[in-house]
Amino acid sequence: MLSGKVACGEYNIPVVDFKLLVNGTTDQRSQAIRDLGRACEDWGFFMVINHGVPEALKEAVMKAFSEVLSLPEEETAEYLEAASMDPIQIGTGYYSATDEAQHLRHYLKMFVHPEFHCPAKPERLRDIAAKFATQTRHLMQQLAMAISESLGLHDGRIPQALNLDSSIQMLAQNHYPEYTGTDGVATALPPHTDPGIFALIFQNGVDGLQVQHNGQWILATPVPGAFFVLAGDQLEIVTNERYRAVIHRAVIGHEQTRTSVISMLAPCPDAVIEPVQELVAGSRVRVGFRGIKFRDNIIAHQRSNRANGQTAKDVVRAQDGVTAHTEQCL
Ligand SMILES: O=C(O)CCC(=O)C(=O)O
Ligand SMILES: [Fe+2]
Repeated sequence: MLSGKVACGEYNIPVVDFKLLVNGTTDQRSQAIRDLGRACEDWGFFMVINHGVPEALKEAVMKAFSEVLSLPEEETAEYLEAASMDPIQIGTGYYSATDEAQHLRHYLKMFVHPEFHCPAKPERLRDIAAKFATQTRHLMQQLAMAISESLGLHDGRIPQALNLDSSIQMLAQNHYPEYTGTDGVATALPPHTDPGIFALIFQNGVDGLQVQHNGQWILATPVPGAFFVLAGDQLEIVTNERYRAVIHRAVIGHEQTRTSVISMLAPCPDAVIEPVQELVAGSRVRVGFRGIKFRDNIIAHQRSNRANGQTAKDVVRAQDGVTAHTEQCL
């Protein structure tokens, strides 16, 4: 069952024009940087257009991933029941095998950077996934530089604080089967924030991603060709909560299957990510993280796997004791 009011059309999801961000005139660039900053501050979510990743490549990735998910079980047995940091994973539900919503999502995840992992079949997948990984990684790296600028920092500051040179990248595909329950719509992925830095998402033309904004659930409908960009926990930590990780969920309904493809960037598991000093100095509050290893954030993420509105950050805070780390910096 679905909870929470959903608003559509009432809010305009922010759009960032990547072409203007990198190649615009000085005025256009400044405006695009401002748009980016506002989107990260108000939503933690936006669409990026004119990003340069060809439609044909996106379609090819989605198709090849779908083929992996339709292979007979004996051909993918080694990827089933994999642990969260295993290089290739196929599974159902959110994370846990006892998840009530198990039948509502079928997923493939693969780590593609710094080492590239990929199922052997279909053969063409390796090439397609490698190209898609490189292009989307480049896009996210440039977004991280622009984010530095939007915060008034020099353009390498946020990438440096996130250890972006040693970052890990994961590609994933979610397949949501059609939902035939009598209540019409169901939550296939419970509310959560992503544990990484950013995720780029595109879908097969069927909506179902909802983001929380001003306490309301907003159904995300893309402008043609756009990627959704979701800010994750690490961006929130490094910016001392100036920019927010977006709480989101996936719903299914309307008797249509939905497929989404994700490219996600995260710090290397042993990097300790903490707020950038320049952003702590001028701020009233230092966020509730002393600096947390990304590996520990992933573990917290898995513990937040119930549809209870709890995010990985809440779990980390609960473990550490909220008051111990939420310091007033007056
Ligand atoms: O399928 C979607 O649109 C969202 C997927 C998602 O949030 C995730 O895999 O973390
Ligand atoms: Fe997510």
